[in-house]
Amino acid sequence: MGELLGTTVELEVTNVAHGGVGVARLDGRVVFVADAIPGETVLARISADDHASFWRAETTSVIDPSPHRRPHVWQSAALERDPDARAGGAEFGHIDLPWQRELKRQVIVDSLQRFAKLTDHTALDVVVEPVAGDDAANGLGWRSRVSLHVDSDGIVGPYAARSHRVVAVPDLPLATPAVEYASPLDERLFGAESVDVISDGRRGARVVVHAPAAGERTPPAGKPPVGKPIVERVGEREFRLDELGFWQVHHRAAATLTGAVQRQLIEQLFDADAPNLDLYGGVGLLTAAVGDRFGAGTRIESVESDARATENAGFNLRDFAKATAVTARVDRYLGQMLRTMTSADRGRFERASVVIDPPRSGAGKQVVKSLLELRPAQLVYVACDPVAFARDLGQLDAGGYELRSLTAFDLFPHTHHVEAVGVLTPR
Ligand SMILES: C[S@@+](CC[C@H](N)C(=O)[O-])C[C@H]1O[C@@H](n2cnc3c(N)ncnc32)[C@H](O)[C@@H]1O
Repeated sequence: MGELLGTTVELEVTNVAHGGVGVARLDGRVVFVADAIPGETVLARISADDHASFWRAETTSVIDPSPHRRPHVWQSAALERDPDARAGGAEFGHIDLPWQRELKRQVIVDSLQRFAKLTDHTALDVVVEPVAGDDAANGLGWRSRVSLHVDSDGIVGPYAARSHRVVAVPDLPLATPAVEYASPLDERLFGAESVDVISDGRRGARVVVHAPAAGERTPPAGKPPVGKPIVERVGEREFRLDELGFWQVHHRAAATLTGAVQRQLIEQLFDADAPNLDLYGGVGLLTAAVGDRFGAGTRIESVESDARATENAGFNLRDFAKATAVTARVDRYLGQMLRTMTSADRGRFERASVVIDPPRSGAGKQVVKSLLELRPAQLVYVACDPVAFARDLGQLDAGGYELRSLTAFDLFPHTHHVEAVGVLTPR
């Protein structure tokens, strides 16, 4: 190992892998190739050859291009740049939008087959739907929040792909116009570490500079930084959130997921008086989606580990008399429930609907185990990582839950990310 690092090799790219890289083989070994498209033959520079089972490479030129190849939507990430200087965060920007969605579909299906062991299932016919307006905008102008980094020379920009090296860029085409305009790309921020640029509803964008060296305290591990409140609107409803707290990134994602959850919840299985849950509830977006679908008297609790988000959820859910928000880690919350519930509580919980929208790592074994013990009537799983979702799904399937429907949305055009919403019920 080490002898091929930096050398250029010819590769035939046959497939796409989770993470948005192409898959090729070199002397029988898997090589993950950035900036290529399945079906292409490319010249690529080996960038990592220290792993026993796979290597990595970066495309430097294309010998036989895919019919889906397009000029990159972001010059700062284009093939014409040296791989080390290509901006990260737009790894599908050289592929036409419908084909990006086809590749995302393939990754979802592959994950479901490999990790959830689904075969012969209607979920394997899933399509990845565009968000309304994205095709007309060529998939640009959707990012409502951007995290930039600052190097020791004060240069502000994104990291280069797969690195922690700051790249100077003149523009941010995936960002909304307000976020792009507010981003301090041509400033030197000496002493700063990073910059968050956040859309502020209809009032433009905010810039939050993180500069621990200048006296700003880095929050202790596990404690999210505290910011000022902003207001986001979804349909007729307003949500207050902390500027540094979680909110869906695509400017139409909150509305898209609200609609998906509302449509996919199975009405016949929904009991508005049952102890319904919105796990990983953030500021109450999906709790409100459920309440708006089934009525202001719907009983539902949002469970969220960030205390500031829970505080905002309490405020955002004030129209719903029986909606509550608690600060807790989901694993601990469910564990405590299982320890303290009576057999009558168990019976009631079996009528409950649970929305679950975990971070990229997924819900994980312990949370899924608790859900299997609790046996809710239906689970609506909102997934931002197909592999983590498929792992959780495999455990749920083995525990007696069946995937009833699956939809997917391209909430992150020109990146490899994709969102899926699945409904499960006991078999
Ligand atoms: C993908 S976001 C979803 C938030 C919300 N459903 C929405 O759509 O706005 C995941 C949320 O889970 C929270 N979170 C992360 N780990 C958690 C845990 N172990 N227990 C509870 N909440 C957690 C994060 O703070 C974040 O708000």
